[in-house]
Amino acid sequence: MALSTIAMGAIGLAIAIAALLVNLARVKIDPREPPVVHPKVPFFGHVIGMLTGGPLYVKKISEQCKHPFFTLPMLNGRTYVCTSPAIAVAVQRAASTLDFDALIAELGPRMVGAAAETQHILRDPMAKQQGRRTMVDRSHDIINPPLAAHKMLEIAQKQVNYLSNFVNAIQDGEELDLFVTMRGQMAAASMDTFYGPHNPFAEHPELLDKYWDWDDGLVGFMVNVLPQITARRAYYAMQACVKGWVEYTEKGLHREAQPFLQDRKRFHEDEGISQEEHARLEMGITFGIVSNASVTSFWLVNNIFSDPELLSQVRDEIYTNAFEAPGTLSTTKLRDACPLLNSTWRETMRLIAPMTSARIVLQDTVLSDTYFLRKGSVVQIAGGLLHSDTEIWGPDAASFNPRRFVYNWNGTKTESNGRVVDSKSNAIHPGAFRGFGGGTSLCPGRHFAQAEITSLAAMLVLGFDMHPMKGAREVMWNPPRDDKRFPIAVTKPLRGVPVMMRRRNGWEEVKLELKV
Ligand code: HEM
Repeated sequence: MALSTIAMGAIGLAIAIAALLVNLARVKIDPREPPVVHPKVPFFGHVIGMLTGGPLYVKKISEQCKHPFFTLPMLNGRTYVCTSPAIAVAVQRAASTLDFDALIAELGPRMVGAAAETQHILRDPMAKQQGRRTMVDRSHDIINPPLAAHKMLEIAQKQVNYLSNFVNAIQDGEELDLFVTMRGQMAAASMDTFYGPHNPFAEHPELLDKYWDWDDGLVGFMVNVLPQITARRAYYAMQACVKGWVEYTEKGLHREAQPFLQDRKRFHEDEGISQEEHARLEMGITFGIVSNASVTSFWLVNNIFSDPELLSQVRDEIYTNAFEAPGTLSTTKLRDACPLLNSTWRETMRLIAPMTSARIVLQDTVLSDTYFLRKGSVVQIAGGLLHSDTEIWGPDAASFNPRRFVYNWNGTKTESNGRVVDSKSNAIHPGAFRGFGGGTSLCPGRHFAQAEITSLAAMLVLGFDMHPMKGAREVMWNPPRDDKRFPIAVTKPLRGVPVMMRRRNGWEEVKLELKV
């Protein structure tokens, strides 16, 4: 009896100590912070959940929490997750204290495996004190202006020329994997356009595969724990690509790149960044230029061709509205006079580009007079949750509805019967669509992306039908999405889509051109 009393006492004490430790381990939260969701495993629970479950983990938590803004304690800090368009816009507006550049300075070097010294140069911790703008901040002045809608025309023309050469060379009866081909051609075109005909991937075509190896393994690579072992494929792929970039600059081939990329190289030199480190940073920019647009092109083409009724309507729309002269399509008309094509593109992005934008809290901030956000924390705008919310998009939020953006660039909430009815009250909040981020980190390449992606799709839609490969009974459209992966970029398919390309009746000899 006495023994069991002691045992009970000991167990009780152990539980009390454990509870105390768990409590101590909990990050101290101000009551004005967004509601807290504690992890089951203190410190690491949410980190492990995010790494293993990606966006699906955050979704699960959000469903449990049922609040549009919540706090996830992680390690000895916290991440605030925002799932409401209005709060997303408030986060974007508070750019003076909720900062994107600081995050780029942290994550950019990780993404490309840059040296500590480069990281230090990018962080530029004394900049504010010394009244200087950081290097990341100044780099926007180089990259963003040439990509503005009215400035990028020449670059876009180069890109669509490359793409039309590709489409015009497709043989009747040619068999290809749609994903591999779309991704490969778009990447090759972008490299040629931005870095010139002797870019590293053109000089060493095997590097294009290496590039995708790195891109596929990026999350593990960024974790950066013995990447030679834990992210082996991505690590060695990056090494190979860096070698190619260094050779490219040593031979002076970078003089064929777009002028703003040459300026960027000089800028790096002036800031004391070595040739090899510059090569790594170019992989980061290549990621922005190549990865999202390539994968989006595949999904857009898949989504149009997999739906015969939609294919026929998009064809009619382009045929009727987008020709400037016989055989010459206008990218301006594709943008301004083809609402169904553009709606299909935006809807494609809603489903496969659930981008998470993040900000670092530079100093304690009270957002919208309500939420206290602590210095040093991270704020995430959870694109995946915003893009799949039935309260925002309507009951069919989980499915593909190509007409969702026909009336409104930001989208229209569907009625209970799934119809898209044009009315002011159905207009979707501008902060809900996250495909290109928003605020200070709004993608500067979005105009270029629209021109290249819709142009490539339009040429294929007009010129071709897609049939099953020889021996196959049907085309296996709509491959499952790799939804578990953390959304650094557009979601990839888990398998390819093999198709046989057939030139359409009456279009056998037509060579399409595009005019920007
Ligand atoms: C469908 C294609 C594209 C998608 C979905 C996309 C998406 C995005 C997103 C979400 C961001 C913001 C990142 C953040 O908030 O964390 C971003 C930034 C950026 N994008 Fe795009 N992008 C696309 C195409 C392009 C293209 C074609 C270019 C260049 C020609 C480009 C260049 C950039 C650059 C340079 C940034 C960094 C901006 C900065 O540091 O402030 N993007 N993109």
